[in-house]
Amino acid sequence: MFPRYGHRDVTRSKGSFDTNDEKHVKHTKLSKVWDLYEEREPELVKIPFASRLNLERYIGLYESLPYVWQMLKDIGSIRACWFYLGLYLALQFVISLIPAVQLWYSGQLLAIVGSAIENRTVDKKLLFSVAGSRIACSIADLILRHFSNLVSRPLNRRIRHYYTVHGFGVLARLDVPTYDEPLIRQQISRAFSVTSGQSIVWRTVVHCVHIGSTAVMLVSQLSVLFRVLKDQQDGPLLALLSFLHSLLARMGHTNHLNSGVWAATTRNADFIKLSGLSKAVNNPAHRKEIVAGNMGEYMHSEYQRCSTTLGPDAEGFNDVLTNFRQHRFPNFVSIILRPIKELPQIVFTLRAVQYPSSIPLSLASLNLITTSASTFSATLLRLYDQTGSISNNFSTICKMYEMMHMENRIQDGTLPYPENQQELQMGMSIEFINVSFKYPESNTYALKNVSFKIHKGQLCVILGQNGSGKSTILKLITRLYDPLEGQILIDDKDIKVLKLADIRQAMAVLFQDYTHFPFSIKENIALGDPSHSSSDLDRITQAAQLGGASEFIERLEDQYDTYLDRPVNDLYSNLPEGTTSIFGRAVGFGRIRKMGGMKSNESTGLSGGQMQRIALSRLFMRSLSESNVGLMLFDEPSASLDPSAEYSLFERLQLLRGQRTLLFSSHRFGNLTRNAGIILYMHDSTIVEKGTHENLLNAGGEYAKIWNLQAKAFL
Ligand SMILES: Nc1ncnc2c1ncn2[C@@H]1O[C@H](COP(=O)(O)OP(=O)(O)OP(=O)(O)O)[C@@H](O)[C@H]1O
Repeated sequence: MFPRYGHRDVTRSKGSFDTNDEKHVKHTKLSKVWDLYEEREPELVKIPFASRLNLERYIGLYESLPYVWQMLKDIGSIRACWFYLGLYLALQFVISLIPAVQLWYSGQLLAIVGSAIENRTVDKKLLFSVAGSRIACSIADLILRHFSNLVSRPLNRRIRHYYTVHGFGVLARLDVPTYDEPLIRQQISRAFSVTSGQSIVWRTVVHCVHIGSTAVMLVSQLSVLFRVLKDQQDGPLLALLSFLHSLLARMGHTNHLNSGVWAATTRNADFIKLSGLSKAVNNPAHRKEIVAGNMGEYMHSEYQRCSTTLGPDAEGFNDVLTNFRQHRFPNFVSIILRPIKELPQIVFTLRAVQYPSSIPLSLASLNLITTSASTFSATLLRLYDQTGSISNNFSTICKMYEMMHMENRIQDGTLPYPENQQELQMGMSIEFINVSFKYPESNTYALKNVSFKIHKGQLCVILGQNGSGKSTILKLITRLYDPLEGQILIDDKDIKVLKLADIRQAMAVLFQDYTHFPFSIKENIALGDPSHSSSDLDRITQAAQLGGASEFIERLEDQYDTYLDRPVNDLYSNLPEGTTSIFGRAVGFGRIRKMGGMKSNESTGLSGGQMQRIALSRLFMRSLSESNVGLMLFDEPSASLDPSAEYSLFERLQLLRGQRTLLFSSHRFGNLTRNAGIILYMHDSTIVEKGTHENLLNAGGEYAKIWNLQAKAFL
């Protein structure tokens, strides 16, 4: 049966361990900077030599098999791969038989030597044909490998394309708490990453095929060797001794980093600072502040200081690990194995002393045995190494399939919303009943015992200081997170029973930390309502007018097709502008840029307010369909807007909203609060005052105090 993915919590299943539990966690200090923690499986701790025998690796391999089988079935379902896959497998099979055929011809040469010793004549015709066949084998090997390489490229591309689309699907559907988990993001990028053009799936396929062909190689070589040597004096004894070494050689090696659960960390303040400085100077987003703030020199001296303190220890984890492994002294088993390697020669010499007449033939067979033993040994080591890396590949494949079916942290509801689409035009009601909430990994309450009700069609304004919990309320209404305690009702129904896609479709939100996507302005606005395509330019311009963005967009060179930040950068040769070429000419790309229609600046310099107007247009895009949206949420919508833009936004909203419920989070007191049906005044994660503007003024609390202060300022 296929494993229970989807129900398994990828991050919590084993993987979370207590770093103080010394029995089950091995701690290694790799360098001044890096600490490595490896989990010892409790079951394996009880088995002697479990780590030496790499049991964990084999158990992991076994557990991954259903996923690998699924992967093979998926690859089998890509019709475009069939031809190439068949050809690739056939070529690999033939290639893996070649060493055995070569060995067979070596045996033939040995027989020729044998008969030459016995009869004192050589069958030249046979000798030439055998030697010719051996050479033909080598050439055939070269040609077949070339074809196999050729075939593997289109196959790799097709498989990569299939899984890249799947990987994108996984990333696109993750919710906020799941995506916020750094471990999950790391696993996704590992599972779907493409290194040197090869996806993990392709690397696994190649590994599997290599393991199969290595096995074919070993079996075919062994059977040929057995047939060749069975009549040779000392042959079986010498073969046994030669192969013994290659069979045992791997026992001395242990893979230091187990394939199970491990984590590496650094607490070295200098290294952390060094990495931060390095990131800061390489990220274009910081350039303006580095230059304007005159930070360059300070950063350089800090970098130098940290770098000097750390010395050669300022290395990434992988380099440190490699270094650590290389410095370990060869272990006892590998020292014992050395003499075994010399045994065949010693045995041969002793036998030669005993039976001098057998020397020439024994010499030839010793040569044959030692050569084939060394190829055999190399093949066997390769097989061993392949099973090592295949166990890592398999576990990544396992994670990849688990992630494809991983459930989001926020569970979906089952009840469609709204029951009647027309009702949405009358707005939505929202009720919080004793809601408390902490962000994942945070110990402090972002909301504490919050209760309020916003009626259908009401205008609600949430006020409060920075960090008082205003945005958190909006995030809970959109179900980006679920409350820790308490209940949220939408139209008197628990938000958790309603279908997530439906409630999100019924709301339009503008977050305080809205972002712009690396698409054209047209697509950025169209995304507000994914159900309407970006080709509906009339709708998009209408939304841009409502958002107050149409005027400046139309002034841009590419208008609605302008990219805010181009996702694909133009590439230039290695000569930076401002330097000189080898002939002393100043390097300039102007002419080339002009011909290629390239721009010297790849991001469009829009102001913060203009960016916000595009975000508002995106929100209006959704609200254009009258019956679609019942609630509009604005988190500090006028933060970057000038007063006139703010005023006209409010006017447009009043016109557009009809009966819809409106919810604003804001710092400003004024037009908005005076018109609000309900004001929630927050302080330190709780609602301290609630009511209309008049109610709160009459109550003479904090709201009244700040209102009066503001009023005085304008007198
Ligand atoms: N992603 C997060 N992870 C952990 N804590 C968070 C996160 N987002 C907000 N908080 C914390 O939750 C509390 C409430 O934050 P929230 O963003 O709701 O405040 P706010 O009233 O909207 O503030 P502002 O007026 O500055 O936007 C703050 O103490 C904040 O530090």
